[in-house]
Amino acid sequence: DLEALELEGREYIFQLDKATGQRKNKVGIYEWDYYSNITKENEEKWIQVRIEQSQQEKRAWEETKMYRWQDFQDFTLRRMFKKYSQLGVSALPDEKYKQLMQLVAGMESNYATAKICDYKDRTKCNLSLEPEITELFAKSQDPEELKHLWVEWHKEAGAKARHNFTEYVRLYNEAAKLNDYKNVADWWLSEYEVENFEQQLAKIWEDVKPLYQQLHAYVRKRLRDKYGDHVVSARGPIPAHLLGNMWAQTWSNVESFTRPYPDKKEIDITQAMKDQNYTTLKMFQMSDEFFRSLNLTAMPPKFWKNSIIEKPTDREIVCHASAWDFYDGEDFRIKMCTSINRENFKTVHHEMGHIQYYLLYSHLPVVFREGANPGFHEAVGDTIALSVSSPKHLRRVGLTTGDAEDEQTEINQLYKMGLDKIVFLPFAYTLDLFRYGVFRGSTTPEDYNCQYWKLRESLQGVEPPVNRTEEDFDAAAKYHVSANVEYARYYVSFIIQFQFHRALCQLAGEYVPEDLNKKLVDCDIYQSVAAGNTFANMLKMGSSKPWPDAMEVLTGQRSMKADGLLEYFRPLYEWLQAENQRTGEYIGWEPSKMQYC
Ligand SMILES: C=C(C[SeH])C(=O)N1CCC[C@H]1C(=O)O
Ligand SMILES: [Zn+2]
Repeated sequence: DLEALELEGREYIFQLDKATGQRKNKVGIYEWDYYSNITKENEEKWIQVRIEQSQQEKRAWEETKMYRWQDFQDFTLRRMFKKYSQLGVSALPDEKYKQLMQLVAGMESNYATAKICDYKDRTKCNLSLEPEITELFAKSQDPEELKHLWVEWHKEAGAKARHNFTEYVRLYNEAAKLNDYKNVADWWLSEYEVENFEQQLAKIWEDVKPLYQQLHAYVRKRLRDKYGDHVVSARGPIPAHLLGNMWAQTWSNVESFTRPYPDKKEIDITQAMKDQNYTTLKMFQMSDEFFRSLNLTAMPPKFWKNSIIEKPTDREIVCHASAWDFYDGEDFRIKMCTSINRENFKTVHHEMGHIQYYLLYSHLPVVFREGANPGFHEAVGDTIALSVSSPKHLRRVGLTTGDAEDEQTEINQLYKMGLDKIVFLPFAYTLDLFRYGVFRGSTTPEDYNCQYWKLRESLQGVEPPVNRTEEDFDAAAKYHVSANVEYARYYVSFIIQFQFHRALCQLAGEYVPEDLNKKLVDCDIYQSVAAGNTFANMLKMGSSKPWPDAMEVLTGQRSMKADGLLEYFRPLYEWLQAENQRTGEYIGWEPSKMQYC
C-alpha cells in the first residue's frame, strides 16, 4: 500500500542524501585544491573525481526514478524526490561530460592567469586582474591609460575564450535537453521556480530604468566636465573605460570627482582603513563580529583555519572571491585575494553572508542546502553591508568622523550608494540577456560581440572605448561568463536586498516611515537581535520551501519588487531630476558612433 511505499521512499531518499553529502564533500576538496593551485595535474585530478561522481549520480538517478514520489503525502519528501529526479550535467555521456568540464576549466584558468603589460612601463608585463589591473583602473584618471588596460584585458581574457565558449554552449545545451529543457536559458530560469520569472526580470527593469537614466545623465555630465567634450559626448553613451571598473558594473571609483556636493567631506573609508593599519584578517573579524551582534552564527574553527584570504605569492589561484560549503557541517571556507579598500570590505561581507547562510541551513538535508533561490544567496552579505556602509555605522567603528547628517551629506551618501547599486542593475540584466540569446540560438557565434554591445548600449548606455569586431569576445572578459556562473542571481539580489534591508530596519526600530529621525538611509541594524532572529528564521529554511514562503517570513511580501530600492533612493531620484533639469541635461542616449557590428 501507499503508506508502506512512502515509508520505503523516505528510507531511500535520506540514505541517498547522506551519500550525496559525502560525494559533494569529496568533489569540493578536489575543486578547492585546483582553484587554489592551478596546475594541469590538479585540473586532471579534479575532473577525474567529477567524472566518478557523475557516474554515481547517474546510477542513483536510475533508482530514484523507480519511486512513485509524486503520489507521496509528505510535502518535504516529494520536494526532496523532485530535486533528486533532476540529474543535471551528469546526464551527459562520460566523454561529453569530460569535454564540457575541460572547456570550462580552460576558460576559467585562462581568466585566472591572464597577464597584460603596464601602460607606462611596456616592459612590465606581469599585471594580473587582482590586484594590479583592478587598482590601476580604480585610480587612473588618464583616458589613454584606461583605454590601454581595457583593450589589453579584453584581448587576453575575452577573445582567447571565444573558441572554448562556442563549444561549451553546444555541449551545455545538449545537457539541458537531456534534462527536458529546450536550452540552458530555460534551465537557468527554472531555478527561480515561478512561471513568469523572465517577465518579472523585465518588469523590474521598467521600474528602475527612470532612476538609472537620471543617474546616467548626471554622471555623464560630470565626466564631460572633467575629460572634455571630445572624450565624453553630451548626448551619447558613456565610454565604458572611464567608470572606474573594468566592466563598468559599479561606478563608485568616480565618486571622488563627481559627487553632488564636493565641498562636503568625502566618505572614503579606504584611506581610513590604511591609516588605521587594517589587515585582511581584521576585515573578516569585523564582519564576523557584526553577524554575531545580530545573534547569528560565529564562524567555526575550520573557517579560520582553512580559508585563504590573501593572494599567495608562490602559485596561481582563482582570485575571484568565493565561499565554499563542504557539506559536513564543520568545513566552510572563503577564498579571496583581499586588498585593503572599501570595495573589498563590502566583498568580505558579501562572502561572509554566503558562509552565514551555509551555517544556518547546515541542519537540513543536503538537497535543501542552497539559497531559497540563487538571488537569496547573493543578497545575505550585501544586506548586512547596507548597514555597515551607513555613516552611522562607519562612525561607530571609527572609519569616519562625525559629519552632521545634513541634506547635502545625505545626498552625497545616497549618490555613493547609487553608484554601486543602481548602476549595477542594467549591467547584471544585460549579462544574462546576452547569454539567454546565445543559449536559445538567436545570438550566433558570428554575432556574439555585436549582440553583446547592442545590449550594453541599449540598457546600460555605455560604449566600448575602441571599435570592436568578431575577433573579439568581450563577454568572456567578465569572470562569470568564463567560469559558467549564472548572473541573474545578482540582478535579483540587488533588488531583494533592499526589501530585506527595509524589513530588518523596521524590526530593529531603525526605520519608521515618515519619521525624519528614523530614515532608511541612516539605518544600521548592528546589535539588533530582533532583526537577526527574523533574518535567521528565513535563512534557516534553505530551499526547503519555494522562495516566496521564505521571503514572506522576513518581509511579509511574497514577490520580488523594486519598491524597497526605490524607497531607499527616493531623495536621490528627486535631487537628480531637479539637477538634470537645472543643467538642461539630455536624459538617455543617442546611438553610439563606435563600430562594433
Ligand atoms: C563577490 C562575488 C562572488 Se559570489 C561576485 O562575483 N559578485 C558580487 C557582486 C557582483 C558579482 C561580481 O563581482 O560581478
Ligand atoms: Zn556571492
